[in-house]
Amino acid sequence: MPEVPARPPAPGRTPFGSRLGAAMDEHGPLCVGVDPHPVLLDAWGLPRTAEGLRRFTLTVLEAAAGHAAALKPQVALYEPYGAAGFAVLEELFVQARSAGLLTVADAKRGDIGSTMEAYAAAWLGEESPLAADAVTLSPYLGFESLRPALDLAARTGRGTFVLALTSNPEGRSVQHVGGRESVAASVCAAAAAENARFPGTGGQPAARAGLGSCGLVVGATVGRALTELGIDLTAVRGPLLAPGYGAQGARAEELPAVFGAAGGQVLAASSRAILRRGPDAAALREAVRRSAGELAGALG
Ligand SMILES: O=c1ccn([C@@H]2O[C@H](COP(=O)(O)O)[C@@H](O)[C@H]2O)c(=O)[nH]1
Repeated sequence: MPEVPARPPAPGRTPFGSRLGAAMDEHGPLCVGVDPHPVLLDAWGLPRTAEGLRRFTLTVLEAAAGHAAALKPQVALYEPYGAAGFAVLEELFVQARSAGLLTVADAKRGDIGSTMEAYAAAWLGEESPLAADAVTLSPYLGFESLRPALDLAARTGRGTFVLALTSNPEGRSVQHVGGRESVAASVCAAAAAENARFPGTGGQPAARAGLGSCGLVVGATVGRALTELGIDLTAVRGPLLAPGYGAQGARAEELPAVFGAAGGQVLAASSRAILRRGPDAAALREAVRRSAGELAGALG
Protein backbone atom coordinates (compact mmCIF):
# COMPACT_ATOMS: atom_id res chain seq x y z
CA MET A 1 0.00 0.00 0.00
CA PRO A 2 1.45 3.42 -0.88
CA GLU A 3 1.82 5.89 1.98
CA VAL A 4 -1.11 8.31 1.92
CA PRO A 5 -1.44 10.82 4.72
CA ALA A 6 -4.40 10.11 6.99
CA ARG A 7 -7.11 12.72 7.09
CA PRO A 8 -9.31 12.78 10.16
CA PRO A 9 -13.07 13.23 9.92
CA ALA A 10 -14.34 16.79 9.76
CA PRO A 11 -14.38 18.37 13.23
CA GLY A 12 -17.44 17.48 15.24
CA ARG A 13 -18.41 14.54 13.05
CA THR A 14 -18.30 11.08 14.54
CA PRO A 15 -16.75 8.60 12.06
CA PHE A 16 -19.13 6.27 10.26
CA GLY A 17 -17.68 3.13 11.89
CA SER A 18 -18.41 4.49 15.37
CA ARG A 19 -21.90 5.62 14.37
CA LEU A 20 -22.68 2.24 12.84
CA GLY A 21 -21.27 0.39 15.87
CA ALA A 22 -23.53 2.42 18.15
CA ALA A 23 -26.56 1.82 15.90
CA MET A 24 -25.88 -1.94 15.85
CA ASP A 25 -25.50 -1.99 19.62
CA GLU A 26 -28.83 -0.21 19.96
CA HIS A 27 -30.90 -1.86 17.23
CA GLY A 28 -29.03 -5.05 16.33
CA PRO A 29 -27.17 -6.08 13.17
CA LEU A 30 -29.95 -5.75 10.57
CA CYS A 31 -29.77 -3.55 7.49
CA VAL A 32 -33.10 -3.46 5.66
CA GLY A 33 -32.67 -3.42 1.90
CA VAL A 34 -34.93 -1.08 -0.02
CA ASP A 35 -35.25 -2.82 -3.39
CA PRO A 36 -38.34 -1.58 -5.23
CA HIS A 37 -38.40 -4.30 -7.87
CA PRO A 38 -41.21 -3.69 -10.38
CA VAL A 39 -42.81 -7.02 -9.38
CA LEU A 40 -42.85 -5.90 -5.74
CA LEU A 41 -44.55 -2.63 -6.70
CA ASP A 42 -47.17 -4.75 -8.49
CA ALA A 43 -47.56 -7.03 -5.47
CA TRP A 44 -48.01 -4.00 -3.22
CA GLY A 45 -50.69 -2.59 -5.55
CA LEU A 46 -48.50 0.38 -6.39
CA PRO A 47 -48.00 1.86 -9.86
CA ARG A 48 -44.64 1.47 -11.60
CA THR A 49 -44.14 5.23 -11.38
CA ALA A 50 -42.06 7.61 -9.30
CA GLU A 51 -45.02 8.05 -6.95
CA GLY A 52 -45.28 4.26 -6.52
CA LEU A 53 -41.53 4.17 -5.86
CA ARG A 54 -41.88 6.94 -3.25
CA ARG A 55 -44.74 5.27 -1.39
CA PHE A 56 -42.88 1.96 -1.36
CA THR A 57 -39.68 3.59 -0.08
CA LEU A 58 -41.31 5.60 2.70
CA THR A 59 -43.37 2.60 3.85
CA VAL A 60 -40.22 0.50 4.22
CA LEU A 61 -38.46 3.34 6.03
CA GLU A 62 -41.28 3.67 8.52
CA ALA A 63 -41.35 -0.09 9.18
CA ALA A 64 -37.59 -0.21 9.77
CA ALA A 65 -37.30 2.85 12.02
CA GLY A 66 -36.44 1.84 15.56
CA HIS A 67 -35.96 -1.83 14.64
CA ALA A 68 -32.91 -1.85 12.35
CA ALA A 69 -29.52 -0.15 12.30
CA ALA A 70 -29.57 0.90 8.65
CA LEU A 71 -31.39 1.06 5.34
CA LYS A 72 -29.74 0.05 2.07
CA PRO A 73 -31.49 1.40 -1.01
CA GLN A 74 -30.53 -0.44 -4.20
CA VAL A 75 -29.70 2.50 -6.47
CA ALA A 76 -30.16 0.42 -9.67
CA LEU A 77 -33.87 0.14 -8.95
CA TYR A 78 -34.28 3.93 -8.71
CA GLU A 79 -32.26 4.76 -11.83
CA PRO A 80 -34.90 3.66 -14.39
CA TYR A 81 -37.12 6.51 -13.13
CA GLY A 82 -34.47 9.13 -13.99
CA ALA A 83 -34.51 12.41 -12.10
CA ALA A 84 -37.73 11.46 -10.31
CA GLY A 85 -36.11 8.27 -9.02
CA PHE A 86 -33.13 10.21 -7.70
CA ALA A 87 -35.52 12.65 -6.02
CA VAL A 88 -37.03 9.72 -4.10
CA LEU A 89 -33.54 8.64 -3.03
CA GLU A 90 -32.80 12.18 -1.86
CA GLU A 91 -35.98 12.15 0.22
CA LEU A 92 -35.06 8.76 1.66
CA PHE A 93 -31.67 10.06 2.85
CA VAL A 94 -33.27 13.03 4.61
CA GLN A 95 -36.12 11.07 6.20
CA ALA A 96 -33.87 8.22 7.30
CA ARG A 97 -31.66 10.63 9.19
CA SER A 98 -34.69 12.06 11.01
CA ALA A 99 -35.85 8.52 11.81
CA GLY A 100 -32.46 7.53 13.26
CA LEU A 101 -31.58 5.09 10.47
CA LEU A 102 -28.16 5.06 8.83
CA THR A 103 -28.12 4.78 5.04
CA VAL A 104 -25.94 2.71 2.72
CA ALA A 105 -26.35 3.63 -0.95
CA ASP A 106 -25.87 0.35 -2.79
CA ALA A 107 -24.42 1.94 -5.92
CA LYS A 108 -21.31 -0.26 -6.38
CA ARG A 109 -19.25 2.55 -7.86
CA GLY A 110 -15.71 2.08 -9.14
CA ASP A 111 -13.73 3.81 -11.92
CA ILE A 112 -10.40 5.44 -12.69
CA GLY A 113 -9.39 7.95 -10.03
CA SER A 114 -10.46 11.12 -11.85
CA THR A 115 -13.98 9.80 -12.42
CA MET A 116 -14.00 8.28 -8.96
CA GLU A 117 -13.72 11.80 -7.57
CA ALA A 118 -17.10 12.61 -9.10
CA TYR A 119 -18.72 9.43 -7.79
CA ALA A 120 -17.30 10.19 -4.34
CA ALA A 121 -18.64 13.74 -4.43
CA ALA A 122 -22.08 12.47 -5.44
CA TRP A 123 -22.50 9.80 -2.76
CA LEU A 124 -20.29 11.06 0.07
CA GLY A 125 -19.82 14.81 -0.44
CA GLU A 126 -21.14 17.36 2.06
CA GLU A 127 -22.80 19.36 -0.71
CA SER A 128 -24.50 16.50 -2.51
CA PRO A 129 -28.25 15.88 -2.14
CA LEU A 130 -27.47 12.19 -2.69
CA ALA A 131 -24.95 11.88 0.15
CA ALA A 132 -25.61 8.72 2.16
CA ASP A 133 -23.88 7.62 5.35
CA ALA A 134 -21.98 5.06 3.27
CA VAL A 135 -21.72 3.77 -0.28
CA THR A 136 -20.80 0.40 -1.77
CA LEU A 137 -17.70 0.38 -4.02
CA SER A 138 -16.27 -2.04 -6.56
CA PRO A 139 -12.47 -2.49 -6.31
CA TYR A 140 -11.93 -4.21 -9.67
CA LEU A 141 -10.12 -1.25 -11.21
CA GLY A 142 -7.66 -1.65 -8.32
CA PHE A 143 -8.29 -0.86 -4.66
CA GLU A 144 -6.28 2.36 -4.87
CA SER A 145 -8.53 3.65 -7.67
CA LEU A 146 -11.10 4.07 -4.87
CA ARG A 147 -8.81 6.54 -3.07
CA PRO A 148 -10.99 9.64 -3.74
CA ALA A 149 -13.98 7.94 -2.10
CA LEU A 150 -11.96 6.51 0.80
CA ASP A 151 -10.45 9.91 1.56
CA LEU A 152 -13.69 11.86 1.14
CA ALA A 153 -15.50 9.38 3.40
CA ALA A 154 -12.84 9.88 6.06
CA ARG A 155 -13.09 13.67 5.77
CA THR A 156 -16.88 13.77 5.98
CA GLY A 157 -17.43 11.10 8.65
CA ARG A 158 -18.95 8.74 6.11
CA GLY A 159 -18.15 5.16 5.19
CA THR A 160 -17.50 2.74 2.37
CA PHE A 161 -18.27 -0.95 1.81
CA VAL A 162 -15.87 -2.46 -0.71
CA LEU A 163 -16.89 -5.66 -2.52
CA ALA A 164 -14.68 -8.49 -1.26
CA LEU A 165 -16.60 -11.78 -1.39
CA THR A 166 -19.97 -11.16 -2.97
CA SER A 167 -23.04 -13.27 -2.27
CA ASN A 168 -23.58 -14.47 -5.86
CA PRO A 169 -22.04 -17.78 -6.96
CA GLU A 170 -20.37 -16.16 -10.01
CA GLY A 171 -18.22 -13.99 -7.73
CA ARG A 172 -15.91 -16.94 -7.02
CA SER A 173 -14.57 -16.87 -10.60
CA VAL A 174 -12.88 -13.54 -9.88
CA GLN A 175 -12.67 -13.17 -6.12
CA HIS A 176 -11.27 -16.62 -5.26
CA VAL A 177 -8.58 -16.51 -7.93
CA GLY A 178 -5.16 -17.07 -6.36
CA GLY A 179 -6.22 -19.39 -3.55
CA ARG A 180 -4.43 -18.36 -0.32
CA GLU A 181 -3.26 -15.22 -2.20
CA SER A 182 -6.70 -14.53 -3.59
CA VAL A 183 -8.10 -11.35 -5.06
CA ALA A 184 -10.54 -11.27 -2.14
CA ALA A 185 -7.71 -11.56 0.40
CA SER A 186 -5.93 -8.61 -1.19
CA VAL A 187 -9.10 -6.50 -0.93
CA CYS A 188 -9.45 -7.47 2.74
CA ALA A 189 -5.79 -6.61 3.42
CA ALA A 190 -6.21 -3.22 1.74
CA ALA A 191 -9.29 -2.46 3.86
CA ALA A 192 -7.39 -3.47 7.00
CA ALA A 193 -4.58 -1.08 6.07
CA GLU A 194 -7.12 1.66 5.45
CA ASN A 195 -8.71 1.24 8.88
CA ALA A 196 -5.30 1.08 10.59
CA ARG A 197 -4.49 4.58 9.26
CA PHE A 198 -7.02 6.24 11.53
CA PRO A 199 -6.46 6.71 15.23
CA GLY A 200 -9.07 5.02 17.36
CA THR A 201 -9.49 2.08 15.03
CA GLY A 202 -6.08 0.45 14.57
CA GLY A 203 -4.86 -1.67 17.44
CA GLN A 204 -8.24 -2.05 19.07
CA PRO A 205 -10.13 -5.31 19.34
CA ALA A 206 -12.61 -5.91 16.55
CA ALA A 207 -15.55 -4.93 18.73
CA ARG A 208 -18.29 -2.68 17.43
CA ALA A 209 -16.91 0.21 19.46
CA GLY A 210 -13.65 0.02 17.51
CA LEU A 211 -15.04 -0.36 14.00
CA GLY A 212 -13.27 1.57 11.27
CA SER A 213 -15.14 3.28 8.45
CA CYS A 214 -13.82 1.18 5.57
CA GLY A 215 -16.11 -1.82 5.48
CA LEU A 216 -16.35 -4.81 3.19
CA VAL A 217 -19.16 -6.64 1.44
CA VAL A 218 -18.96 -10.30 2.35
CA GLY A 219 -21.97 -12.38 1.42
CA ALA A 220 -23.74 -14.42 4.06
CA THR A 221 -23.79 -17.18 1.44
CA VAL A 222 -20.02 -17.67 1.13
CA GLY A 223 -19.96 -20.79 3.31
CA ARG A 224 -16.43 -21.86 4.21
CA ALA A 225 -14.72 -19.48 1.79
CA LEU A 226 -13.02 -17.41 4.49
CA THR A 227 -11.34 -20.48 5.94
CA GLU A 228 -10.48 -21.89 2.51
CA LEU A 229 -8.88 -18.62 1.43
CA GLY A 230 -7.16 -18.05 4.79
CA ILE A 231 -8.90 -14.71 5.40
CA ASP A 232 -9.16 -13.33 8.95
CA LEU A 233 -11.84 -10.64 8.89
CA THR A 234 -11.18 -9.55 12.47
CA ALA A 235 -7.93 -8.03 11.14
CA VAL A 236 -9.97 -5.73 8.88
CA ARG A 237 -11.54 -4.03 11.91
CA GLY A 238 -14.29 -2.68 9.70
CA PRO A 239 -17.99 -3.45 9.36
CA LEU A 240 -18.99 -6.37 7.15
CA LEU A 241 -22.10 -5.80 5.05
CA ALA A 242 -23.53 -9.28 4.50
CA PRO A 243 -26.21 -9.62 1.83
CA GLY A 244 -27.53 -13.08 1.10
CA TYR A 245 -29.41 -13.53 4.37
CA GLY A 246 -33.06 -14.17 3.54
CA ALA A 247 -34.07 -14.42 -0.11
CA GLN A 248 -30.70 -15.79 -1.27
CA GLY A 249 -30.91 -18.65 1.20
CA ALA A 250 -28.50 -17.89 4.06
CA ARG A 251 -30.05 -18.39 7.49
CA ALA A 252 -29.24 -16.44 10.66
CA GLU A 253 -28.06 -19.54 12.52
CA GLU A 254 -25.46 -20.19 9.79
CA LEU A 255 -23.76 -16.81 10.20
CA PRO A 256 -21.54 -17.64 13.20
CA ALA A 257 -19.96 -20.49 11.20
CA VAL A 258 -19.45 -18.25 8.15
CA PHE A 259 -17.95 -15.27 10.00
CA GLY A 260 -16.39 -16.88 13.08
CA ALA A 261 -14.78 -14.39 15.44
CA ALA A 262 -15.75 -11.52 13.12
CA GLY A 263 -19.46 -12.08 13.81
CA GLY A 264 -19.70 -8.88 15.87
CA GLN A 265 -18.68 -6.85 12.80
CA VAL A 266 -21.51 -8.20 10.63
CA LEU A 267 -24.36 -6.02 9.41
CA ALA A 268 -26.66 -8.49 7.66
CA ALA A 269 -28.73 -7.11 4.77
CA SER A 270 -32.10 -8.45 3.76
CA SER A 271 -34.38 -7.05 1.08
CA ARG A 272 -36.94 -9.29 -0.65
CA ALA A 273 -37.54 -11.65 2.28
CA ILE A 274 -38.80 -8.64 4.26
CA LEU A 275 -40.32 -6.62 1.42
CA ARG A 276 -42.56 -9.51 0.29
CA ARG A 277 -44.47 -9.06 3.55
CA GLY A 278 -45.73 -5.62 2.51
CA PRO A 279 -47.66 -3.52 1.83
CA ASP A 280 -49.38 -4.01 5.18
CA ALA A 281 -47.39 -1.79 7.56
CA ALA A 282 -47.86 -4.04 10.59
CA ALA A 283 -46.83 -7.18 8.68
CA LEU A 284 -43.81 -5.40 7.25
CA ARG A 285 -42.73 -4.16 10.68
CA GLU A 286 -43.22 -7.65 12.09
CA ALA A 287 -40.95 -9.07 9.34
CA VAL A 288 -38.29 -6.48 10.22
CA ARG A 289 -38.56 -7.31 13.92
CA ARG A 290 -38.38 -11.03 13.29
CA SER A 291 -35.23 -10.69 11.17
CA ALA A 292 -33.66 -8.31 13.68
CA GLY A 293 -34.41 -10.74 16.52
CA GLU A 294 -33.00 -13.74 14.64
CA LEU A 295 -29.81 -11.88 13.79
CA ALA A 296 -29.34 -10.51 17.29
CA GLY A 297 -29.75 -14.06 18.61
CA ALA A 298 -27.18 -15.41 16.17
CA LEU A 299 -24.60 -12.60 16.14
CA GLY A 300 -25.17 -10.78 19.44
O1 LIG B 1 -22.66 -9.38 -2.88
C1 LIG B 1 -23.70 -8.72 -2.96
C2 LIG B 1 -23.72 -7.35 -3.00
C3 LIG B 1 -24.90 -6.70 -3.03
N1 LIG B 1 -26.08 -7.35 -3.06
C4 LIG B 1 -27.33 -6.57 -3.07
O2 LIG B 1 -28.04 -6.81 -1.86
C5 LIG B 1 -29.43 -6.92 -2.13
C6 LIG B 1 -29.89 -8.32 -1.78
O3 LIG B 1 -31.28 -8.45 -1.95
P1 LIG B 1 -32.11 -9.73 -1.42
O4 LIG B 1 -33.49 -9.47 -1.92
O5 LIG B 1 -32.02 -9.75 0.08
O6 LIG B 1 -31.49 -10.92 -2.04
C7 LIG B 1 -29.62 -6.57 -3.60
O7 LIG B 1 -29.85 -5.17 -3.69
C8 LIG B 1 -28.27 -6.90 -4.21
O8 LIG B 1 -27.98 -6.14 -5.35
C9 LIG B 1 -26.07 -8.72 -3.02
O9 LIG B 1 -27.13 -9.37 -3.02
N2 LIG B 1 -24.89 -9.37 -2.97
